[in-house]
Amino acid sequence: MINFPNAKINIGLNITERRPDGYHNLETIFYPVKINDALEIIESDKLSFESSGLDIPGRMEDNLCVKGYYLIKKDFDVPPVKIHLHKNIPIGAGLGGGSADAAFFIRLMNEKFELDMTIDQQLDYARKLGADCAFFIESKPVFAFEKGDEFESIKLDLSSYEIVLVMPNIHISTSEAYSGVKPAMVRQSLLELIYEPIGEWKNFIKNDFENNIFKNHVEIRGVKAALYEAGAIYASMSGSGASVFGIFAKTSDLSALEHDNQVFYHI
Ligand SMILES: C[C@@](CO)(OP(=O)(O)O)[C@H](O)COP(=O)(O)OP(=O)(O)OC[C@H]1O[C@@H](n2ccc(N)nc2=O)[C@H](O)[C@@H]1O
Ligand SMILES: Nc1ncnc2c1ncn2[C@@H]1O[C@H](COP(=O)(O)OP(=O)(O)O)[C@@H](O)[C@H]1O
Repeated sequence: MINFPNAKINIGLNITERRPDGYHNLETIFYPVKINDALEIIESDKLSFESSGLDIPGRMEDNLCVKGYYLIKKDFDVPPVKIHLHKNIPIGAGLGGGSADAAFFIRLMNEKFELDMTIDQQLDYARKLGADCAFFIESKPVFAFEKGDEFESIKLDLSSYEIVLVMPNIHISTSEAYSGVKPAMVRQSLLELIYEPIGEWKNFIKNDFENNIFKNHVEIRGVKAALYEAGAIYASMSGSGASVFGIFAKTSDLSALEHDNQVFYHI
């Protein structure tokens, strides 16, 4: 059985406070986008993991799909599986690719072995694997809060716009990104701001990781500036970076951007 874990972008990201457990409380909008991995499981006589496509750093035991298998195995009598992941979502990009694989692995096991897990149960397993894994259980636009693993549904449909994503050749670790941020409370929640006209977003929707990351990697700041120069209505780094997205009118001429020497997606 096979499914196709999708990436996300963050529209706005406010890091509001440091928590006693070392994590941070935040608020963000998660928006699913069409860059996908392919994940397959086949019942087998022993657990195995192999991947193709982009190289995934770390050992097999550290892969979030394998961690997901052991988590489920504790509670359900499931047989070993052969896992194949075709990796296409850029890694360390702020696109949540590893988290998406973990959540889609839970979904796949639930379906394949008819485990009858409720959505709440799947969310609980996902939360144990990483803060933004839970989003990918349903993968629909949400306002996320606390560690980024509690949600409120929102109505947000950007399908009438052209969204482009630029991936500079830089990978940023999530914990490195958090270590450079000074948390601050916000005056107005993103849950309200997201309903303002999109043409206004650039005036008040921000990503708190940008300041510090832009200081250390000026080329990422340059990508965001280039997206605005090309006519973006809104542009931002996604999550902890390094990818940057721009939202454009469908009729925009993006040829200047496509000539840049960077990986470029229409999402
Ligand atoms: C920053 C965000 C924004 O959506 O995503 P990415 O941009 O990396 O995709 C998320 O908060 C990333 O979530 P995720 O990648 O699942 O984080 P985890 O694996 O649980 O944690 C990695 C490390 O990030 C830090 N961390 C993560 C989430 C959070 N709310 N506070 C934190 O301080 C902790 O240092 C933790 O050890
Ligand atoms: N299935 C997976 N795909 C990608 N990375 C994974 C996976 N499982 C574990 N990882 C680990 O997670 C790290 C960051 O993953 P990723 O989700 O791409 O980051 P980000 O959310 O910042 O884009 C990788 O460096 C890798 O070591």
